[in-house]
Amino acid sequence: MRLLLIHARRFSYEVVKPAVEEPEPLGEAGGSGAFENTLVVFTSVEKGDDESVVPGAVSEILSVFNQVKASSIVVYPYAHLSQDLAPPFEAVKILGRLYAALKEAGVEAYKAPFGWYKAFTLECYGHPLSELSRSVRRSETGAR
Ligand SMILES: Nc1ncnc2c1ncn2[C@@H]1O[C@H](CO)[C@@H](NC(=O)[C@@H](N)CO)[C@H]1O
Repeated sequence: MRLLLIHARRFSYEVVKPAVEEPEPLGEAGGSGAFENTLVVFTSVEKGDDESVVPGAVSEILSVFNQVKASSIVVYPYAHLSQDLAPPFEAVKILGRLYAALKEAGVEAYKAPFGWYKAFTLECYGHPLSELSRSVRRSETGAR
């Protein structure tokens, strides 16, 4: 799993059109979102990733979230951080688990809809910790 973490003064997105056969239903967010002082986590799920990547990803994300003192997290499905992507049916499951685990950790978390081309506006704070990337590997034992 590849993560690009951007601490944003402002971040907003809006769906444009479906990018896969069965894009995630838009739900109550209605295909758009706008956030301030948020940690945007652009996330690519890679081939071979399983749910055992989730605890490591949560730990990395919360560490940055607490250091930059963001007020929320946006999990943003993003198919552009790896040449070795997991297929959509696997990726959407793991992204859902990541989002659920962040909410279970008690932080204000949101998720952009999976499987859509989206327009977004991003205003990065530009401080030393405002642009970070992480790579998380599944655990060999598959332990959660
Ligand atoms: N392995 C994967 N990891 C993360 N996201 C993935 C994925 N496979 C498919 N997606 C989702 O489907 C859209 C088209 O690839 C993706 N859309 C995007 O990446 C938009 N930023 C537009 O490019 C994404 O929502």
